[in-house]
Amino acid sequence: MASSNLHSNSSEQPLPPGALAGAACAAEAGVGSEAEYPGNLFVVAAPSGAGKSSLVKALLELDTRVFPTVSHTTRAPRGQEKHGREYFFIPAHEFDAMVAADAFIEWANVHGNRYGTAKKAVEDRIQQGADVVLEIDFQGAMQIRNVFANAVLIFILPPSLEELRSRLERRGEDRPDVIELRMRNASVEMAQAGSFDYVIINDVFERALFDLKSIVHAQRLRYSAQRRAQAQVFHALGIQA
Ligand SMILES: Nc1ncnc2c1ncn2[C@@H]1O[C@H](COP(=O)(O)OP(=O)(O)OP(=O)(O)O)[C@@H](O)[C@H]1O
Ligand SMILES: Nc1nc2c(ncn2[C@@H]2O[C@H](COP(=O)(O)O)[C@@H](O)[C@H]2O)c(=O)[nH]1
Repeated sequence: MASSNLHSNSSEQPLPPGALAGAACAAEAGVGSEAEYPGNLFVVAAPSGAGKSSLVKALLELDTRVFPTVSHTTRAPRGQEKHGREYFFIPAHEFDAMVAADAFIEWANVHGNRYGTAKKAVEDRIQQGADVVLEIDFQGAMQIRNVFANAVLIFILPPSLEELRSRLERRGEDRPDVIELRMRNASVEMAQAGSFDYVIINDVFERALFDLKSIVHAQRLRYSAQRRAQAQVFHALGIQA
């Protein structure tokens, strides 16, 4: 388990133009085939402030069959954030050790800090057939796709850049220079939306939440999922395949 030593968040950095290509790819290690993981893996990405944490939190309150994961990060905690709840806040050397031990399914540099999803946070649950949601950046989402071809990639867009900025300001968690950086990075991130399966525009919150719930529900109605969940019905109806 990660220690609670905190790494100070000295300077956040812009995403380099080739951030995706340059991202370390834990996916190269490979963590198993789709057939071994009957649960659904939902990946939610968005520029900072678009509202992905708020939407995922609301989804989890409504749907107890979806499980979140807690990522590791070298970022310092914000005001009320707690180690082990929002993130495992770990120093850089511990993050390095986890990378060296191949402990991440994916990890990336985001806004000058490193963030990663531990393999153990995902694999056991999906193996047991549970649904898991990851709230990660687009670089991580692309790595996940390399490992889990059937992962469902969802991108959240804000209704406008002005609203994005105003949400970051209203949230009141980040310094003005950090907000500027996140706004600059937002364009790079939003340019990746075309690589995702679904796009939700988070304008009216309840509408966006309905969209997110619909995607989760539709995934559970896919033939392969129904075939597994309703095996007896299929058998009784004489459907073999
Ligand atoms: N539809 C919405 N309308 C108005 N405000 C919203 C909406 N959705 C989220 N917000 C607010 O916008 C702010 C940013 O939301 P949130 O923290 O969920 O974003 P995020 O995408 O998870 O950001 P980060 O990547 O930095 O964690 C919060 O104050 C949240 O309450
Ligand atoms: N690739 C990953 N990105 C992650 C992970 N956990 C969070 N994130 C993303 O980082 C930014 C910034 O988050 P913040 O909490 O500092 O505002 C945001 O886009 C997150 O989605 C992860 O495990 N891997």
